Amino acid sequence: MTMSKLLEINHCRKQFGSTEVLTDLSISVEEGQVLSIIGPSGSGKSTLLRCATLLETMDGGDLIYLGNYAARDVNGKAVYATPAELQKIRGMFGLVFQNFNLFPHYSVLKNVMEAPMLVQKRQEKEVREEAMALLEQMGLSDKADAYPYQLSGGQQQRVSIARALAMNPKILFFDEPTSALDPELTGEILKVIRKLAEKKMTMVIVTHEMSFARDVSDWVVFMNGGVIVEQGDPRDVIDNPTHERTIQFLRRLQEK
Ligand SMILES: Nc1ncnc2c1ncn2[C@@H]1O[C@H](COP(=O)(O)OP(=O)(O)OP(=O)(O)O)[C@@H](O)[C@H]1O
Repeated sequence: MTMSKLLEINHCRKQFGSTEVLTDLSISVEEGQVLSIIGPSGSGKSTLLRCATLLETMDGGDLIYLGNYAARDVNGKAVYATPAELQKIRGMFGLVFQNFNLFPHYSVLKNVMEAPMLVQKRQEKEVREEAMALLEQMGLSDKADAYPYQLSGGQQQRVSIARALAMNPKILFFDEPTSALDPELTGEILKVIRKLAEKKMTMVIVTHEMSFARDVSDWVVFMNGGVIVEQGDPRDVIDNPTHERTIQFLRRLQEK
């Protein structure tokens, strides 16, 4: 395996009760790459992201960050690394949720500073300077002392992106980052993600925004029923899909 491979998921299986939600699913993400995951509701996109970010455990398969195994498949069962090893791996990725998940009782600045100080035990002065720089990058310098409820959804989502970046992750995951936002606020978030892509931030994005996915991604994965039906360059998968399921899905989105 080359070291430029940042994330590798091999033969991931996940069940809830007797329902298999992910079936033998494999993806890999190179450093600097943007991978978008598209597909109908219930196809398993969020579950895949939650498995990748250790919020759910896989039943089978490997989960590998930069050659470090978070889980290793042993006879068809995913065996997880020790808590200490998982802690190290958690430091390699950031996650931006659909519903922002900010701490409501903390100011914007404190939301961004909390994890670097508490988890990484870094110095307050340095963390504050970096947090302010990130807020500036997100166009939120004047909101440092505001509370989440005083912000628009788009501003809250930009805070949560700043919060994820404050941990200096090697890879950033987005789970439908604009689906809780009005169309006019969606654009501002997509712009921020585009800028991160220009800076070669490695990202995995679950999205229903097809034109965005087409522009920003190096690779697109179309999921249906817990499996990857089609994947490839966005110009192939989104503009010229070959699989009947992909064609139907994209047609249905256009009709909406
Ligand atoms: N905690 C859970 N317990 C039981 N079933 C679950 C759980 N989480 C997800 N599922 C089921 O797993 C399947 C995949 O769900 P998932 O949320 O991953 O799909 P999705 O592609 O992200 O959908 P959406 O686009 O609507 O968010 C669905 O059938 C869902 O009902």
